[in-house]
Amino acid sequence: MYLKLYQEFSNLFKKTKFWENNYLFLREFKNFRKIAIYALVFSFLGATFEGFSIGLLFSFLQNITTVNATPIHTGVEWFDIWILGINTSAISRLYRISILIILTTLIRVLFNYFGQVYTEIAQLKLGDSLRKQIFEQLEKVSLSYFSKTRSGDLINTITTEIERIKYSFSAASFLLTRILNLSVYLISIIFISWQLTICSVLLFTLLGVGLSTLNAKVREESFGLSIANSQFTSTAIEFINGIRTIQAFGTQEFERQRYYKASDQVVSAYTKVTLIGSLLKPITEGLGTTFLVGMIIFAFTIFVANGTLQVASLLGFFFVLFRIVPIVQDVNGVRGTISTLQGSVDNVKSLLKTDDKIYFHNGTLEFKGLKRSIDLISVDFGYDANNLVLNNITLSIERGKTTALVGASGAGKTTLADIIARFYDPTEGNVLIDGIDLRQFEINTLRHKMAIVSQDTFIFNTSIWNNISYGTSEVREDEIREAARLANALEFILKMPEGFETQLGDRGVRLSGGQRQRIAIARALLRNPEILILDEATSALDSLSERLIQESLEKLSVGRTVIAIAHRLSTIAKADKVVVLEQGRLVEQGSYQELLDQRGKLWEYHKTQYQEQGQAG
Ligand SMILES: Nc1ncnc2c1ncn2[C@@H]1O[C@H](COP(=O)(O)OP(=O)(O)OP(=O)(O)O)[C@@H](O)[C@H]1O
Repeated sequence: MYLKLYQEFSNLFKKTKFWENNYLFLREFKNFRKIAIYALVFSFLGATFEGFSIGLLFSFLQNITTVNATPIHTGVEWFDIWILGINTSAISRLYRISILIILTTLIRVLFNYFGQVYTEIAQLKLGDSLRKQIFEQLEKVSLSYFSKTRSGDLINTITTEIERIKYSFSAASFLLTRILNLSVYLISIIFISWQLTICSVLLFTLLGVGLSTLNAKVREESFGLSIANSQFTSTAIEFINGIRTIQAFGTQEFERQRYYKASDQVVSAYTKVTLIGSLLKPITEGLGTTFLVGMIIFAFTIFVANGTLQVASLLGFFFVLFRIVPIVQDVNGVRGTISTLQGSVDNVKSLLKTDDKIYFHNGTLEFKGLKRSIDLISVDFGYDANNLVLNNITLSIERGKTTALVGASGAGKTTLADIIARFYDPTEGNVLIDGIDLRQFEINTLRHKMAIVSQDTFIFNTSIWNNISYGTSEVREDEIREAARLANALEFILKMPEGFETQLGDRGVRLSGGQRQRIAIARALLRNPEILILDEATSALDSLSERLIQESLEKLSVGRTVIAIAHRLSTIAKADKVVVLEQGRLVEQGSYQELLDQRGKLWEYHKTQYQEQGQAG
């Protein structure tokens, strides 16, 4: 029988999706169990003492307004005699009650204070823990996740949604406190009349079931609110990041409309949630009062008329029941609030979900340095399954040599370099480092010996000094200066008002494209990498800077393994090996001169570029 009961119970949970909807919080509680319990206990005690104080206030008023008022009895003899002093004079009872009121108020205020503080701490911990879990998740997922997800959605989840979810803790704690209060009151009315208690519970349950439908609707609308919030954040971020392009194209009006529309959608989604969510309280209030009046008439005509219940007991019953009604209203109101948070909870849940994402699996071998070569064996790769970007690439990149990747835009050069740096894993085939699969290495041991200077350099919003020394610890001042000098950046850095301490702003807005690239080159040089990936490293430079940097890169390349991607063939003419890619396939490889002699693809590129330069000259 117990088994059956258990099954029924767990089926009920499954049916109501209780676990599915709430596991995010329930799982979190284990991280701050103690604080959550303190928050609940203090909040409950605070609420209970509130009821207690009101009861005392009631008898206080009775004492001062009624001459010869009958002393109140709690039923606990020692309490009535020693504390309330039922056998003493009216004035002595008044003093006792006054002191009790002050004492219970002090205790209540203290409990409420601790309840509030612990609830706040629990909320902060919940937010902190979720934010950190999201970081761990984002750090582990494959890069491809970021190409498919809008950064605005992610930022919205990390900021707005987590802020909203935090409040679900105080809502849940309030809910539990009220439910506990409700239980205490219920027990007391059972003693007065169990029949009337059953009637009341049935009526209020009926009301609760009816309101669940409304709750489900609120929940549904709250998804719309989360989507609207997400879209607004994305639009705002795009507007801020794309402000130059927007101004250059004079599309302010178009962007204004997009921005206003996104903002209006947030307002309209919020309004829907508020309109429906706010119905819960008045409906409970209206129906609750109707039920109560109905029950008073019913109790009088049945129980009092046939003598099963005293009028005094009936009044006591309804006195407690009247106290229950606002609690039931609170419970329903909070349920409504919790429902409005469901969309946010779902957003965070789907970000933290693990079975629908591709993860980066790290290896364990320490990379101690390249001895012979990096070999790609029949490598296929596609960002999505049906579209191969790299097709059957077999290539050897020898230690200490410069290998240049050449090809039309979109041929797959950057993707190939990304595969070597293990930003992506091949869909088919292998990348071997000295014969060992790249996936077996602990990735940071490899990346610490590797530096990448790419087309889209990321500059952090901090000083030039921190940007150059990024990721290197215990670096000396002369080393940073030397890296800046070699990257041809020292001169412009020293001309800046605060030199190396100049703050660079978001994404390095205070620098020109060429300056940003030189900072990136200095950053790479400082790491003294064994393997250097240059993805159009000199693309944002004028011809003088390009020549200077080219010289320093050439000096730097001596003795290192370099993979260089360049559109301008002049920058790779001295490479030991040139690899030509076309639509993801390797079509030629050899020295620059060998390939020119073959009169194949490289020769065509060479011819076109030098003809263009000739015309330009
Ligand atoms: N993150 C991504 N998600 C989906 N497709 C991508 C992604 N990055 C690149 N691609 C696609 O893969 C193909 C190869 O791109 P890749 O950047 O490797 O070419 P590339 O030869 O380096 O081009 P370019 O010289 O213009 O930089 C292109 O068709 C591009 O649209």
